[in-house]
Amino acid sequence: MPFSHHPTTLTQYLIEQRRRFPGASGELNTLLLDVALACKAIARTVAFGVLGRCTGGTDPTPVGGQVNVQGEVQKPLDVLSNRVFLQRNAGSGTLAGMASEEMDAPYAIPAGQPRGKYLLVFDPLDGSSNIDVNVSVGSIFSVLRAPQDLVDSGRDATEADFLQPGCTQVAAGYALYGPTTQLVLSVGQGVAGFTLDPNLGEFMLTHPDIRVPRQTQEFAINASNARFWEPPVKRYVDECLAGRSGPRDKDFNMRWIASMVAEAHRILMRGGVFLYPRDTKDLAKPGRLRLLYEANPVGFLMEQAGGRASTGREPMLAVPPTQLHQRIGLVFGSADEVERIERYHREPAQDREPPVPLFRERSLFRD
Ligand SMILES: O=P(O)(O)OC[C@H]1O[C@](O)(COP(=O)(O)O)[C@@H](O)[C@@H]1O
Ligand SMILES: [Mg+2]
Ligand SMILES: [Mg+2]
Repeated sequence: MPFSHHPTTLTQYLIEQRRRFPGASGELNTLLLDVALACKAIARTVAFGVLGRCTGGTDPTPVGGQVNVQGEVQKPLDVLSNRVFLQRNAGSGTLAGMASEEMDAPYAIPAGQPRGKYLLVFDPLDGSSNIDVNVSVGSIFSVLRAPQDLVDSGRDATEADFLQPGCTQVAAGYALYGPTTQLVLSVGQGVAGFTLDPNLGEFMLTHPDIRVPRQTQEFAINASNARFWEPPVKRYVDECLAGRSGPRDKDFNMRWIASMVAEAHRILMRGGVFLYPRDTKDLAKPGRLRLLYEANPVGFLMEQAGGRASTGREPMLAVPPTQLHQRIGLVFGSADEVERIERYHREPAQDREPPVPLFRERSLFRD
């Protein structure tokens, strides 16, 4: 049980982290505390559910119903959460710009507001299809250093400023709005988890050094996409399903929450592997999840916790982004499983001996 009788607050934790960098200005801490405040506000809104009159996609509500740049209908809470992130962070003086799943183009810090040296990229509400059924959702964010010319010139941030590989992230984290609200973050010194104390309104350090076990017997994938999977993914899942009677010689369990933040949290807590791989469902979309504000922050957290994140072909954090809203195939979690999936991508399909068809004896849907 990691919880101590003298719990540290998020603020105390960040001050402690900063002590390790004597030259640090404290700007990053200010930024992270603003993000945490935004998450607390969103947690509060989420907790009110329909009573807050902003939950469903069908209710006549003042916000939502628009189609975002992803081609997805925005739920009212997507829009409200986005606004909360913008309002909380725009005036802090720590940012040179922000970008979000819910906005086509980067958000310019309003004229007259102080600007800073960081960029914030976020998915303000991840898994928003879960809102209507009262299942966990989250917010996920990534902090990048603003290019020096952006800081020096004071110009508005452009898409190009955000196109930095995940290995350059300064910090990343998420808030999970589940039975409890938790904030999990990394500033590049491991991963720490905080639980919101509803009485105090404070995030308390409850999981000081989160580590992902190398091995697991639990996987997560949307099996309804099976017919679109590439051969290495089919092989991996078939072998998991074959369990003790197949080449893995052990039984696996499967989970699917439909909120990547919630899946990442489960994996950080007890291990597992998550796949939303590149597939052939829609050739215009090389994957479902977004590189800059879903795959990269989760990849940073996994690597910082001793896990692994990959496209299946290369480490996620090495991918040079080409677009703000770029989609990508994503595999993350327990290192041994992710490495196995990478190996299957390297091995030619004909090396599979014997071939294991997905829809025969070892089918997902038949014994
Ligand atoms: O179950 P599906 O429809 O395949 O998709 C679930 C995935 O979509 C997402 O919800 C996408 O996030 P958004 O809700 O922010 O669009 C992921 O979190 C999740 O892994
Ligand atoms: Mg999302
Ligand atoms: Mg979202």
